[in-house]
Amino acid sequence: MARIAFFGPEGTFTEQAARSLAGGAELFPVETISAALTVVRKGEADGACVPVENSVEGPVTATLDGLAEDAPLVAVAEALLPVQFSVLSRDDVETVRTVASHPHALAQVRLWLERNLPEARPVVASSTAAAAVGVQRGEYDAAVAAPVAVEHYPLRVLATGVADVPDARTRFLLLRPPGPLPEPTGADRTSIVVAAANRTGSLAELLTELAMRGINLTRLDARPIKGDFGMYRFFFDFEGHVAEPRIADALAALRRRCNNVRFLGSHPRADGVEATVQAGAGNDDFVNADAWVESVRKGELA
Ligand SMILES: O=C(O)C(=O)C[C@]1(C(=O)O)C=C[C@@H](O)C=C1
Repeated sequence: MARIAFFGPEGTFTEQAARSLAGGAELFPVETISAALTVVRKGEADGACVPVENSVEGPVTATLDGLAEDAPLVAVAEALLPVQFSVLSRDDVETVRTVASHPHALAQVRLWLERNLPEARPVVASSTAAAAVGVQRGEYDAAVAAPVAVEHYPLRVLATGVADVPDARTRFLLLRPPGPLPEPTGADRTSIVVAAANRTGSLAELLTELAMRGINLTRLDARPIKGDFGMYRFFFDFEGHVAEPRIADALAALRRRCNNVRFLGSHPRADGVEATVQAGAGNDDFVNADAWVESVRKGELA
């Protein structure tokens, strides 16, 4: 049976995402995002489920950095979860002085904490569920956790449905070693990371290759190349699948301009949003244009 590691411990949002993506695989928790990627790279797991971006706090940098470095992994599926938190404490806690959670979770409830627990000092934990474990152990007074956490850690529920921003969401990836890709569906996302050259216009040139082909970007993030101050990698997510001629043409153009492009996967979008395709930039247009050039080469057309 396939084994999938998830960013744990049990009771994280990531576990919920992994359950929706794993398709009957055995799931097991690991303590950090980097450990989840490592067990796949070492062959100790067939895949890993990790968060990648949140609609309030933005990119999950441990995931981005982990995908850019070391042996390549590719995303083969994604899940999108609505994020609302429960605030958990122990029965014996009368006044909450410390409230722990993952940094992304604390960022999503900052206003709520200011209004409802003004005396409490926010403390960073490795995940929302790790914060709940810490409350059980007496390390913190309260945890901002996923609603399912209380099923694993029997704590007192101080509040439910906590979220400063209604409709907050986090997107999660199922990562595997490079191998066969999922079939294109028409509502797909492709991800790459590029170390653009340090010269005027190099990023603009890469973006222009996508724009010229009518390819819609869904995310652009920059992360520093560690140990090389002032140098950045750029993470592009865009609509479409590498199996499509228009996307293959764009990737080839990016690769021509920059030999430091890493493919991070093509997979169906969790929100099912179909790619916008501009007039003259559809797959048939690319195939027909190639066929026309071929005919010209053969002397059949002028
Ligand atoms: O700590 C968790 O429960 C996670 O799965 C991580 C994570 C994140 O990285 O954004 C996932 C969803 C929430 O936005 C808060 C934390």
